[in-house]
Amino acid sequence: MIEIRNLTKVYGGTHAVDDLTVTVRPGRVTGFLGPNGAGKSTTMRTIVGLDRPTSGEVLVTGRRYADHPAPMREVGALLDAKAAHPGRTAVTHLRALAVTNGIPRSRVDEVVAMVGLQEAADRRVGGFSLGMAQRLGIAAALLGDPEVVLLDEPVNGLDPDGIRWIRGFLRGLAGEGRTVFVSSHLMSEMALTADHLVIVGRGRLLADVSMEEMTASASGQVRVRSPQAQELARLLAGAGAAVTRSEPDVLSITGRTSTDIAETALAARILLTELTPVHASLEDAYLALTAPDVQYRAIDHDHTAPGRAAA
Ligand SMILES: Nc1ncnc2c1ncn2[C@@H]1O[C@H](COP(=O)(O)OP(=O)(O)OP(=O)(O)O)[C@@H](O)[C@H]1O
Repeated sequence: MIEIRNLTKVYGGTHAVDDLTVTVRPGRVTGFLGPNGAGKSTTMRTIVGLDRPTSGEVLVTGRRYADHPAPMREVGALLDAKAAHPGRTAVTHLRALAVTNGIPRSRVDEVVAMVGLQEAADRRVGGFSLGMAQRLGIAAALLGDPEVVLLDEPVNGLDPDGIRWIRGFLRGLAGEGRTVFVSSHLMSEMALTADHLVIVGRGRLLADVSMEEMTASASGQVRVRSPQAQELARLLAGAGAAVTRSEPDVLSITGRTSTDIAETALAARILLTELTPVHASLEDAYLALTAPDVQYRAIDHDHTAPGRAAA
C-alpha cells in the first residue's frame, strides 16, 4: 500500500504537487492520470525518495522509503527506462543492482525470465530497443520481489505487442496481491489495464475512483427499452428529464438515475425490457474532468474541435 498524506512539493514558485492525499491499495492496478505538468512524475519520485516533500509525507508499506532497511524489497520502480549504463549487459546491470541491495544473484535469472529477456541477457544495454529497455527496467524493479510496483509511462513508445505484454504483466502482478501504480497518457490502454484511477491536475487530486464509476458518472445517460416507450418518454420529459428516442422502443435519458426511471415506470405500470446506464469512454470522461486543468494546449487551426494538450 502507498499512503500519500498532504503531499506538497514546490520547485521555485511552482507547486508541482499541492496538498495531495490519496491511498493506493494492493491487489489492483491503479492508473495515475493527469495532463502534462500535473505532478505525476514528481509524486512518483517522492514515493521512492528521489525527491523530498516540501511538506506532508509518503508511506510505502507503512514506512517512509528511507526508513526501510531494504527499500528495493518493498518498492520497485520504473521511472526512466534508459537509466541503465549503456556499456553494461542486461545481466551485469541487474547483478550490480542485486549486489548493492543485498539480493541473491539467483534472483537475476528469475527476473530476466519473468520479463522474457533471456535471449538478450548478455547483450549491451546501449543497443537495446525501447521495448527491451522497458523490459529491463521492469526486471530491475522486480529484483527485490517488492509488494509495491511503480511505473512511470511504461508503454510510451512501445509497439502493440509490447503494450499487450505490459498490460498482462501488470494485471498479473496485481493478481498476486501487489500494489501496482502506473502513469500513462494513453487512455485506451488505461481503460484496459487499470481497475482504479487517481487523477491529478495542477498538483491537486481531481478524482480517486474505480474505472466503473469514472466512466458511468461521466455519461449520465441511461438507455431504456420498452414497448410503451412513448408513454414513458412523456412522463419523464414532464418530470424534467432530457429524453431522445433513437428507435421506436428505445429511449436515451439524461437527468435521471436508473432507479428514478424504474420507479417512474413501475408507478405507471410500464414494462421495461432493458435499463442500462451508458458508459462514456475513459478518454471522454477524462477530458471532461481535466479540461480546466490543462496547462499546455495546442492552438486549434481548423476551428472545428477544441485543441488538446501538447507539450
Ligand atoms: N526538478 C524540477 N525543477 C523544477 N520544476 C520541476 C522539476 N520537476 C518538475 N517540475 C515542475 O513541476 C510540475 C510537475 O511536473 P511533473 O513532471 O511532475 O508532471 P507530470 O504530471 O509528470 O507531467 P508529464 O505528464 O508531462 O510527464 C511542472 O510544472 C514541472 O515543470
